[in-house]
Amino acid sequence: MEKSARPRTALNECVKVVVRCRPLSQKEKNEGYEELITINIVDVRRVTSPQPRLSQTAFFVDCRPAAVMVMRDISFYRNTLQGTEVQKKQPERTWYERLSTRAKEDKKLIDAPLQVVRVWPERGTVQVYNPKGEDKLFTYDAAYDCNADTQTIYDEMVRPLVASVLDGFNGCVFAYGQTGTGKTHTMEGTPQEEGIIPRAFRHLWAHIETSASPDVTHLVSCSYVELYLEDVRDLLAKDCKKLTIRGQELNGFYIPEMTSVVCRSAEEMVRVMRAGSRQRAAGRTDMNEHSSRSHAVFLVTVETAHRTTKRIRVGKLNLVDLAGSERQRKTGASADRLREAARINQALSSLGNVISALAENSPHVPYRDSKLTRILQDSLGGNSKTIMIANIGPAAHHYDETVTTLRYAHRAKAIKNKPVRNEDPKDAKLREYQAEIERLRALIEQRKAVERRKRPPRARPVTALQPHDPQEPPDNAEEDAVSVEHEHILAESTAAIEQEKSKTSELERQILALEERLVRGGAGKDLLNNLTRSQLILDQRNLEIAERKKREVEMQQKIDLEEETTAIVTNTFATLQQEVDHKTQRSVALRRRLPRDSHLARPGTAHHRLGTAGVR
Ligand SMILES: Nc1ncnc2c1ncn2[C@@H]1O[C@H](COP(=O)(O)OP(=O)(O)OP(=O)(O)O)[C@@H](O)[C@H]1O
Repeated sequence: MEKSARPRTALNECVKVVVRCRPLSQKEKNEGYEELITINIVDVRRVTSPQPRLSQTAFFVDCRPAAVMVMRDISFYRNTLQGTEVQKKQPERTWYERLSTRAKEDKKLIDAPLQVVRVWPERGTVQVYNPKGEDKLFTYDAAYDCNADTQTIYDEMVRPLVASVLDGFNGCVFAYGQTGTGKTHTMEGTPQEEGIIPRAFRHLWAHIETSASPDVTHLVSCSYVELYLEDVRDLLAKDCKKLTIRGQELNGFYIPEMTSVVCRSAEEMVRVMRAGSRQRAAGRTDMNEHSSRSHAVFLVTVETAHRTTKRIRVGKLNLVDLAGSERQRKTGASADRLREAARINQALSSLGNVISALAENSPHVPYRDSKLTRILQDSLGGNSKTIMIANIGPAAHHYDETVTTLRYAHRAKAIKNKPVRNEDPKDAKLREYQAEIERLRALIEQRKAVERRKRPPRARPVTALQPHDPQEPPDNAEEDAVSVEHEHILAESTAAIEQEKSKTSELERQILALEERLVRGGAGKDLLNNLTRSQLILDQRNLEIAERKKREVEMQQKIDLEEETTAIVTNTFATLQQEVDHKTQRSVALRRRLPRDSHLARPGTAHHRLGTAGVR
């Protein structure tokens, strides 16, 4: 298990940024984008087209073996070219080849031997072909190509963050990117591949169930809200009621009426997540069959109490699936979708401004510009360990959006957070529960004492057992009167005792209900079956592999940086050397032009200085 002896206060910690490039979708393949990342591009030429507008802007790439690709807005070229150059029903490749022939006729060669989007996982680098100039290179904490699965991303990046949350830190994972690039796929997952959110649940519970000490008590609760059209909605409430953010607390954002569900297993949390996701606003667009129309935040709170130290640690994990930025032209949006898109883009633009302000160390960070940035305030520049997952697609059609996402992601790397372990916060629910349990126990004790006091006096010896002659006048009438009174008292006190007993058992039920919410460490230890044990061993191995890989990427980045620095120094040196050589040559030439015996050119003389001044 991941135990930590880290200090309470972590040093400034930068936001970790990860890029994930999804594979081409079937739709993109059908539209002919496939080759954009799979074939080897050798050069780029300018096309001369019958359409003047096209001949000015169209760059395309001559590829081996024969295909040619237009790098910029592919649909625009296709639409334009299909009508003019080739017959409509000819296969895609034909017009590529036609262009290729034209390109070969063109003598102007623009040197750009690159692919469109290329991910270098071993370097954490993403390379994007730039049709207008030099290709763009972005380096991140990690970069994943279309072959990477969510398990790898979880093990390499998210697992350590969730371990920190279990240790009392705040953590945030948020997916950012253009619509249809795989944010929900990465965060929630699909029936075929579990996403980061359910993986975090399993990780969390594996830790709780196997944590060694039964002296440790845990309380896990979750909430799920979405930001739809600038309204915060409770996805766990029946009617998705609107909520108000009541200002920023020290310990993350604060929404007082938000539903909080206490969970006792990973499965329960997955059920809660699914129920909430069903309520989330979604719709169809041309870019995504099932597009999220809201920003969603799943908040997990893990409270841990230690019986011996009497300390409570509270870790909060925000799992955020943002809605994607989108262009109206590409999404083919209806009126409703447009209204949603406008709000989505507005909130994302505020997020972009916050990222820029933080990256530039600006004195004012515009958190209050949108509810999204208020919710993410703590995760960006605050008390949290944060991972940003920037999702991109490989198709050239989305070149501009891809570069924008990569730029923001790159900027986010500069954001520094100050994570502090949350120890004994005032609002810990676990403390409230423990205090309530103590109070109820004390009440039960009091009631038991009252019960003992109310216990009826001992019954007097039963004289009624002796046969009594009804003919004889009662000689002990006074005694009988006392007995009736005694029975009456007895009945009354029995009723009172029953009442007390039912109140006591009600209190005991309340205690049980409260205790049921709490989970003791090691509770599931004996129940661990072989499968779970093997899973834990596998998780541990994956973690070790992930750490090794991370070290290798860091090492490679360091080598790249050193090589880059060496190259810059060498280039600068070569340029300086060239300058010196040039100046020397000019100086020699100048000297040659002077009369050989002229004393004016002797070094150190005023004439010499005058003579060389022009050389400088
Ligand atoms: N890494 C991946 N591997 C395979 N398929 C993927 C991957 N990423 C995304 N997809 C597929 O791409 C489609 C769009 O993904 P998803 O809905 O997650 O995008 P999104 O970024 O959440 O979009 P939006 O912002 O519109 O909600 C889905 O069909 C999804 O299964």
